[in-house]
Amino acid sequence: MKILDGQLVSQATKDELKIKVAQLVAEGKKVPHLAAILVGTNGASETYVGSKVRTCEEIGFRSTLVRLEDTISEYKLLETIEQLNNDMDVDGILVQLPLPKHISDEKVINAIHPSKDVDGFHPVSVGKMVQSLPTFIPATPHGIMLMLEHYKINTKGMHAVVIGRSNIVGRPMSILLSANTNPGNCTVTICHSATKNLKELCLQADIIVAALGRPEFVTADMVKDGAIVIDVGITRVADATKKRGYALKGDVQFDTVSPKCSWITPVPGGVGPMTIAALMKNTYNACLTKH
Ligand SMILES: Nc1nc(=O)c2c([nH]1)NC[C@@H]1CN(c3ccc(C(=O)N[C@@H](CCC(=O)O)C(=O)O)cc3)C=[N+]21
Repeated sequence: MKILDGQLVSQATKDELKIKVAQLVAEGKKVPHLAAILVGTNGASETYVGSKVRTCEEIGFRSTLVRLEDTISEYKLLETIEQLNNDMDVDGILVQLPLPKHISDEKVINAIHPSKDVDGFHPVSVGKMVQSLPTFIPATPHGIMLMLEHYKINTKGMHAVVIGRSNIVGRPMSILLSANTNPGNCTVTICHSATKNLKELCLQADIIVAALGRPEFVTADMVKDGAIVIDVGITRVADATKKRGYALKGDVQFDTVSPKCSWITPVPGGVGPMTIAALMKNTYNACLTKH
């Protein structure tokens, strides 16, 4: 069993970007600028946005964090996005999800100009991704592809089973893995809450991507010997023995599953850090395309 080390690959990706930013500076060019909007005070969202902003600083990007009260009107949020759309210095705009219930995710995502849609959630970006055209790829699936690429894992012809059909992970992951690329070229099965024979399908998988958000859902009896297991889950589970009062649990029962795998991602230190690295890559590309 070998570990797909998200911390390590993320660091390598950030180091590359750091050098590229230094080159931009040396040429007197503008550095990439990410604007993140955080609505409310969800603990996990605070952590993620905080580490996105910190990463920007680390590699020499500009960043702007816009904090809004969770009582903010949808209209005000849309107005804030419009201002960032029109701000020539801002290259990428990210609205951290989830949003409060009175705000429509769809309206917010649609309001971001596709040229600044570094999350890749806008319908224009999604449409291009489906057609394998150059575009912003959502950060989590993008990060997973970067990790497979880094370890030179040849996925051609493999059967990939993706558990979860969300717009931000499962669905785009299934599209990327089935594309005529390397990594890619997989035969993909996408599973969800209405799937009847999930265990049988998982047992046929050369690659399992667990992205359903249920801690330790994937157990050893569901995994074929030699499979590659990618764990996208990251749930905070109360644990008094931990400093922060919670432990992070993936969607995979790591201790029992890992001995069967050829490769597996840990939680934390797997997909999470790669998500951030991929977002930084998207932001760099947004800047290059525009200037
Ligand atoms: N508009 C938007 N874009 C996103 O990309 C987005 C989002 N909304 N909403 C929530 C999810 C989740 N997400 C993560 C980012 C970093 C870690 C990460 O760094 N995880 C660390 C641990 C972090 C911790 O200690 O909690 C790790 O796995 O090692 C995890 C998850 C981005 N998301």
